[in-house]
Amino acid sequence: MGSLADFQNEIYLQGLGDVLPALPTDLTRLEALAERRMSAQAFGYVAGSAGSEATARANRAAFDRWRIVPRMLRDVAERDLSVEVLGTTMPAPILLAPIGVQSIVHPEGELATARAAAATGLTKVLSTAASYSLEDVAAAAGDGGRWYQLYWPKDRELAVSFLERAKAAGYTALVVTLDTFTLAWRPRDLDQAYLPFLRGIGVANYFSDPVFQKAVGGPVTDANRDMALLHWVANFGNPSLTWDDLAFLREHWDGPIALKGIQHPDDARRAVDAGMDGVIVSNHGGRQVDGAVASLDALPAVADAVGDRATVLFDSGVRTGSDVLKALALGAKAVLVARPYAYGLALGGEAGVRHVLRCLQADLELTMALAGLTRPDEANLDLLVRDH
Ligand SMILES: Cc1cc2nc3c(=O)[nH]c(=O)nc-3n(C[C@H](O)[C@H](O)[C@H](O)COP(=O)(O)O)c2cc1C
Ligand SMILES: O=C(O)C(=O)c1ccccc1
Repeated sequence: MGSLADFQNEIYLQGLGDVLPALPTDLTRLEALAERRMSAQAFGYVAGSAGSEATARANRAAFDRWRIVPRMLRDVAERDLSVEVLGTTMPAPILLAPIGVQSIVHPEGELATARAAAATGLTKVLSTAASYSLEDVAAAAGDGGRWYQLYWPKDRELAVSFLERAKAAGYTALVVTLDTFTLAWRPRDLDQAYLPFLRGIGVANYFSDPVFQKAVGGPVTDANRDMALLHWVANFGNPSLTWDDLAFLREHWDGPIALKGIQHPDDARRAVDAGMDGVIVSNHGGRQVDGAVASLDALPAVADAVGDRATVLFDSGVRTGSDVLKALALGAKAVLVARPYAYGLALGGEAGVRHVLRCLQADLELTMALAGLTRPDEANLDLLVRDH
């Protein structure tokens, strides 16, 4: 039976023919390499975080405070990392987090990412702010799970149109991002006066939408383009939303819904009470509230508050197999990873993303087996000690 760790043997065997991996296998090294390949604006947009970037640093530091205590002699010959999350079966507890505007990273953007995800069977979450329409991305890669991430626009009719289109294109679960109704104070972007949308990147789902087109007087052409972009800016997010509004989503989406950006256990309880199927513990990779709690530090209390009433997922700062394992042990059913695959995309397009996903899966399987685990659901607090 093939295992995710076969990638390790594949790399060593290729070495016999003097072939080395095209990209580093330590995913923390990709950022520095990508910086040399990307435009300063695109790199700043992807790598940057909010304010002093204290949250982004805290996300990484939190992983280092937890240490794995490996267990021996447990027969870990047969490993099965597959999990079912919100109705989707995946080969490992790893999803591709939604990343908008991927064409600033690579011309094939989300199409390349979708193909790479399909090659591994991992589930990808497509952003409303994608640079290709959700229909085009669905057509690029049918295999593997496909979820849709909603940026809930002010215009409710437009929100419903997005949901109907996502359903029709085969997206099975809905991720609703709550922490980004507006972009935070992001000095790297501000210093370069760079916002992709104003340059027409990341608006494909809007410009192709019949409800959006109706609002701007027809299909977007050179004649109404500036107006369409202003309409986008005015509509992108809705700061007035409250918990009561979730009933509207529940009414218009009959599949599973997960709320992304949850950090407080009381918010997690409210999500469950509102009939949500999952929460994603996330601080948006440190890109929204500077000086916020590390996402990993918020995870245990949220997992505790939710219990088995809903699914708890995690993101922000995942870079290695041991990071994934720590998040599982602290209560996540699966994790989402973002920047590492964006750097893979920058460095090698579809193949670069595939490399990142294979490395992370193999690293996770090997780390789990060597720590004495054969299945993701065996990870719990017994596996960890607090370092400092
Ligand atoms: C360039 C970039 C674009 C992003 N776009 C979106 C998006 O469109 N929707 C969303 O919900 N999250 C978005 N995120 C946040 C990620 O989904 C994720 O929560 C976060 O980046 C995870 O942290 P990590 O980058 O440390 O893995 C974006 C992140 C980056 C870096
Ligand atoms: O940059 C981001 O973090 C993000 O979430 C976003 C928001 C709007 C459009 C594209 C990406």
